[in-house]
Amino acid sequence: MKVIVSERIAPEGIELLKNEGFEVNVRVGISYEELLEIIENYDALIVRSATKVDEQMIKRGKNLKVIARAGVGIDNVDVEAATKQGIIVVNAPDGNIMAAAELTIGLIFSIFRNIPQAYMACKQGDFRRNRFKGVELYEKTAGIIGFGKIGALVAERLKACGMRVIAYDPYVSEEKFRKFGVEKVDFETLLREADLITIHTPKTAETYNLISEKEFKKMKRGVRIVNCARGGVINEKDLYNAIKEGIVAAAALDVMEREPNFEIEKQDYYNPLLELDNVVITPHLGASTQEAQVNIAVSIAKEVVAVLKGGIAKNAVNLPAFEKEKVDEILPHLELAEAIGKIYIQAERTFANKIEIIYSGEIDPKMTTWLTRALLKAYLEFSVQDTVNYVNAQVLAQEQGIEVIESRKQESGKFKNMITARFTTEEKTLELSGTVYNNEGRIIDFFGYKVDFKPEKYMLLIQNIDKPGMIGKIGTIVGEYDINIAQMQVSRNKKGEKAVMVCEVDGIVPNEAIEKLKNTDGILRVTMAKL
Ligand SMILES: NC(=O)c1ccc[n+]([C@@H]2O[C@H](COP(=O)([O-])OP(=O)(O)OC[C@H]3O[C@@H](n4cnc5c(N)ncnc54)[C@H](O)[C@@H]3O)[C@@H](O)[C@H]2O)c1
Ligand SMILES: O=C(O)[C@H](O)COP(=O)(O)O
Repeated sequence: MKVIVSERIAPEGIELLKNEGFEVNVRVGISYEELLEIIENYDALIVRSATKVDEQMIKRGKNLKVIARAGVGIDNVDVEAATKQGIIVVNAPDGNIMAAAELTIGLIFSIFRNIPQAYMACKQGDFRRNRFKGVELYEKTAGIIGFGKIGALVAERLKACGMRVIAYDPYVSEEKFRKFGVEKVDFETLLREADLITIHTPKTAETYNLISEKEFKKMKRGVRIVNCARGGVINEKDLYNAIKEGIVAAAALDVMEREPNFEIEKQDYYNPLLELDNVVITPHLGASTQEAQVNIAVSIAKEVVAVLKGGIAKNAVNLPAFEKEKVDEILPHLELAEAIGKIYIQAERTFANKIEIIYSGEIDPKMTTWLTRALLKAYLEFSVQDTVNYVNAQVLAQEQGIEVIESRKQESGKFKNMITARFTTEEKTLELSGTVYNNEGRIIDFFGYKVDFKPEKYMLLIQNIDKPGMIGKIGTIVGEYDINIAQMQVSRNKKGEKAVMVCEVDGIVPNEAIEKLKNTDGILRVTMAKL
């Protein structure tokens, strides 16, 4: 079996693979085109964040069994295309969290005390210190956006510096905030009160451009900002303007929306932020410590060995490691369970402290543990994306303070099989059910409304008053934004009361259209769900 490694990983990982008898070809800096030419010769591909593993690459990788991301973020890998081709995608979700947290702290000190700028001046023989007077962290307020693994490590460290630490993360339990002694605040409060804002969310449809002009306008004058998570969460043009206007006193960015890959060749790269003296930029260094790189290389090599030798990959992000025949049998159920998790979290966007999953009728009892994991993975993926997989989904749910209860029932009414999930939040309990027939998953109970639809990639979920003209209004508004409604499912429990519409649309309905829909007479709630 042959493994190709397209980016620099620690030698410990390469050795481990060789010792297992694999032929390992290390090709740091290989171009996209060349990799495309030779990928069909390999069983495994190991990458970091700079290699684009798109649909074309995957299709050409006819013999690939595993794509391994030596790090956390899998945004450079087309996981959907890999799943379709039965290729397992693995990553190393924990190996670099301390490295990223420590770099964040380093960047915070850099921009509070102007350390990089002062160093550069001294190198040029200029030892005047007046220009570099800084500010202290002590007794200031730090606002953490994304209170996950790295966010929590950063919080602990900032508290040790005597800071008041507040955080915004709607997907984390109150218990976690209490445990770390961090105040849970809403987004607006964080923007208003923080002297330091540090980002630790993944890049998702929801976090893309989370900090833009509107948010900068709400911040304290003189705020300092750090992004050691993912480029694109901060709108760079708006950050530039906010610095020029004096709203932001300084910023530090380890990640940017477009990052040059200097492993391939020295590239022309321009970013206006590089011109500003109060912006400190590092070349995506978060994971670059000796310890993190060894952790990651060893963990990823073990995963590759597991997949190629038919064992269980602990960090598979797409498919559990089943034999091919079993995958075909379980896939529609897995997809249905995932759809239920995704529909709930995108429709509600609220932390559920209890999730009960009830399996009824003809469902192989050996399958249900994987179905529960699939549902939890899909639920968690919306907020933690790269770090949840089939194996850790249950543990992560537990860590987040979610009580998970799985049960079985014999009878399943008129359906052969049924999966029901009951989500309980501080305020209410909501239910979704689905069934598989003809190898296809269908939702049959949508938050208490009887429906029958196949979960599709893009769905507009609407709750409205049951009165004439609603369907037309929705079609018109969505049509104004050039979005086609492919199918629509309408359901009500009682004439003239509340009703729901589930529309399959051809693409993501823009936020502006969603706002218009929300402001339309008779419409109560609107959400866009992407499966
Ligand atoms: N710079 C680097 O080299 C480097 C290294 C490691 C990780 N990272 C990145 O750091 C980020 C955090 O990693 P992690 O391991 O802590 O991930 P994590 O999954 O443990 O935590 C992410 C947190 O973000 C929260 N979140 C999601 N959407 C949110 C929203 N709209 N608003 C507020 N919070 C939201 C989630 O609930 C979760 O708690 C990721 O983007 C990861 O890719 C960067
Ligand atoms: O997602 C990650 O693990 C980090 O962003 C690090 O990426 P890298 O492996 O390219 O350094």
